[in-house]
Amino acid sequence: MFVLVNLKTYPCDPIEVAEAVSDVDDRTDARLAVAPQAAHLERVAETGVETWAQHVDPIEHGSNTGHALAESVADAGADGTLLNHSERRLKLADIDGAVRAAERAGLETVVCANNPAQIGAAAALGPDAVAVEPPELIGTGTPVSQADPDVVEDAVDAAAGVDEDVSVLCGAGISTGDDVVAAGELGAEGVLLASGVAKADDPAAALEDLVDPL
Ligand SMILES: O=C(CO)COP(=O)(O)O
Repeated sequence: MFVLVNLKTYPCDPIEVAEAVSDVDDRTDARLAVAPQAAHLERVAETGVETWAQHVDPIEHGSNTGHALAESVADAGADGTLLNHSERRLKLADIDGAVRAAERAGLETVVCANNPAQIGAAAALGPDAVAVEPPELIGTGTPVSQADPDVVEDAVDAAAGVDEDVSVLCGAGISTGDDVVAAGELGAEGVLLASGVAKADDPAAALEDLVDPL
């Protein structure tokens, strides 16, 4: 399973979380990665942990101000990028352009979507993976795998119906190892989570619990 920890703009110490992820990564078969804010990418990548951006823009080098250029994100040490997160929605044409920009820069891509229909559309753009995250469950601590298992299974079917090579993650409310196992049983190949680690009093212990049954 792939466990991708999105730090959003939570007031956690990104280096402390990155070091905890790196430490736990040495002791699990699961694949772990952290997605810090753009300003923290370089320092997080320097810890050696697999590092993801939260967003890149559908642009090239040139006259763009206040944007995230995929090449610069890769230069900062990122291995991949989230796109179209529920808190950073893009128009369809811009998701397509951002996937192409990320590919150009050698970044792996996960395109997020609200529901199975959007997952099918996202998969058609040819990212490496898609992530279904019902917005109403984000940050609630109620895991999507329990509250809405159908949405995960339907997302897996929707992606497979478009492109068997696009893997599916799920997210929203995931905070325990049991939640990760349940996601896997529904067909997801990974989870995308945030508050369960970024807002935990002890992020290292929260991570240990997440990967314990894997
Ligand atoms: O938005 C999410 C991950 O990108 C999910 O957030 P929570 O894990 O806090 O529900």
